[in-house]
Amino acid sequence: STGSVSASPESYDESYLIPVSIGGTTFHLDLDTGSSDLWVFSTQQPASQRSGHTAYKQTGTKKSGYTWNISYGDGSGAKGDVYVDKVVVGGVTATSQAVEAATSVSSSFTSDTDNDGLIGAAFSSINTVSPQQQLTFFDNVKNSLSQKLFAARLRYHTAGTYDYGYIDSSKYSGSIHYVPVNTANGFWEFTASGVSGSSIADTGTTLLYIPDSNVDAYYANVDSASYDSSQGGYTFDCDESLPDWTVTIGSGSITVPGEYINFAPVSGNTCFGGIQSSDGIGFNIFGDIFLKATYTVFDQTQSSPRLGFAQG
Ligand SMILES: O=C(CCCl)NNC1=[NH+]CCN1
Repeated sequence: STGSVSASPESYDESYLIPVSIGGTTFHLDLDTGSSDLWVFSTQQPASQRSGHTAYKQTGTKKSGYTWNISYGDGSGAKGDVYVDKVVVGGVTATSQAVEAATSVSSSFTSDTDNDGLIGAAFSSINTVSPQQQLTFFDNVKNSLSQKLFAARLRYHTAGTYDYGYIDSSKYSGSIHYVPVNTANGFWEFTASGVSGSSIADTGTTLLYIPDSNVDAYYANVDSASYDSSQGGYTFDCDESLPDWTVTIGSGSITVPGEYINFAPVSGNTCFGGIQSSDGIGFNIFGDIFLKATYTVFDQTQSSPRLGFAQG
């Protein structure tokens, strides 16, 4: 089988949401290659916590005694219990998917009423369900796909797609360049030339986080840029035209247009940069600011997983 689903940006491309059918109800979830839990808002939460969200009303079978509790890199988190239900994404069906129903979520999820939860697409080794880890949607369906892969085409300020089971050559230029993936930490982790340390491809992270030295070198070419500790990153005048940022990954190079690196206004005519420091995280995060310049293939067709990057 193959399928494709729209990925619609929230304001300023803060995240990209896909429609997911769970037990016959449609939820709008953040497809997150940086985590491995599929969780949704549920009627088990206080009404005030789930106001404005589509909430799961246990259509599936409860997995008694199973719980989950997740924390994300941005400090947000959620927890709850577990059901098994039918999940459909872009026409691709998992008949018995672990659906993690929230009993509590952190404030940033409650306040984002466009988002009804997350569908994790990192490796199942970091799924948080206890006492028995559960499989991601991709792991549950990959054997049924024409090719064991999915591909992300996120776009700047407009809807993109996630393709399942096939590569759509109309969505990129040039060729796809593949690099090996280290799965030891459960992420789609790879090495990028000219960017020290390990990097992860993470659709669930908004910005592009790279080492201080690379960040400083980039903003040295932006006249009005400075590090603003009160904002927690580099800011600049919103009217400045920004340089492109190019990186070599394997035998290919990807260019992020400067326009994409103006993330959002933070106050008045001051804007927050899409490139920020990864110092202190432990690895670099190639989030949406980068991914929206690419067609990225999350590929398990070989004996070892690999990532493919092409210019979008
Ligand atoms: O948590 C991370 C970073 C992994 Cl190192 N990405 N995924 C995500 N989902 C919601 C916020 N961030």
